[in-house]
Amino acid sequence: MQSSALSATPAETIEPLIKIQNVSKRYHTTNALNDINLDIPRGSIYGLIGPNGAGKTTLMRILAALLTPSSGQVWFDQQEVSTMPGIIQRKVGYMPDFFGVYPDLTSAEYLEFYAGIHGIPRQKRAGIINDLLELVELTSKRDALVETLSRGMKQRLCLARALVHDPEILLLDEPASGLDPRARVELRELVRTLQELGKTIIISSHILLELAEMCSDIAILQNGQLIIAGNVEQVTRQLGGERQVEIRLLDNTRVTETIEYLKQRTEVHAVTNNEDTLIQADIEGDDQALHQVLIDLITQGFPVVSFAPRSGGGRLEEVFLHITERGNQE
Ligand SMILES: Nc1ncnc2c1ncn2[C@@H]1O[C@H](COP(=O)(O)OP(=O)(O)OP(=O)(O)O)[C@@H](O)[C@H]1O
Repeated sequence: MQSSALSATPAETIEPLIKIQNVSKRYHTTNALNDINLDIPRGSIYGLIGPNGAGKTTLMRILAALLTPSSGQVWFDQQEVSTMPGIIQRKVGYMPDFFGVYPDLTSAEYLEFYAGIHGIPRQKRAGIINDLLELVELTSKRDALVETLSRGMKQRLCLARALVHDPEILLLDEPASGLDPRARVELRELVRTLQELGKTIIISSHILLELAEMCSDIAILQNGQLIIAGNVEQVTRQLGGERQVEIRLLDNTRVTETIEYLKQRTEVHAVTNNEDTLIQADIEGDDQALHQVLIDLITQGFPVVSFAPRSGGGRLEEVFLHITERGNQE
């Protein structure tokens, strides 16, 4: 059967690098996290998305072993975190959502300080620092005082600091906040480079569009609850709603007729035709609904050449706003 064939695919049999199991965190009277279950695949860029107070930083700090959960467990490589004290700090590089104050340090001294904290031998530090400054494109600022750097430069230096001990996993808490569009693009490129270097990256934001394009997987959190998680495509599909589909016809002889047909269907909205043989339609529903529209178009004899649902951040952003607005009204 198809389902057993699917479950035999390698992607489904690979153990996640990080397994978050029934994790809850309570601060006095606040439930910051409520029974969270997440699998983070090795090599993924995993986005944690949620509005202010959703629990993103709390989850990041638990993953960095800076906080212990009130209940539940975190597993790294099938080993439970509390059974390996000290090891997590070596595996994980954490970039917090605030930048400490280090008034009299240059960029190189700042990294040297953190290399020392991580116990990197003195003779190895200069080489590592040079490589990191090059990676984050701050070589020209190695002798500049940290406080004189721009916000984007400080973020990149902070990222270099999280990388100083060459961790396998990077936790980046709101790394794009306060950056201008150009600095965001640079950050995105840097994150991709780090993924190519084999890192697993967990990155948080309250702005989904910041993440949707660069993440392979996302989890949406709100008020300490996990709303949905999975790879970006799966999440978009599971949430249903409207999806934009581009329908290309063989020639322009039946374009008007096809548009009229689509407009009559209750699940099809906003049918437009900006190009000769290309029709765009917003179709409500899941994959099954899309499939049915395609079957019916073909059965009716419309000359469909391609039928392509568009993926991407725009649609996901809509869903995210819808979910979080709904939650706030509850
Ligand atoms: N040390 C603390 N003591 C008490 N409550 C806390 C503490 N840290 C966080 N909280 C509460 O836990 C909840 C989750 O906070 P958290 O910082 O994890 O959310 P977040 O998603 O990172 O938010 P933001 O986007 O605003 O940074 C919030 O209600 C917050 O007020």
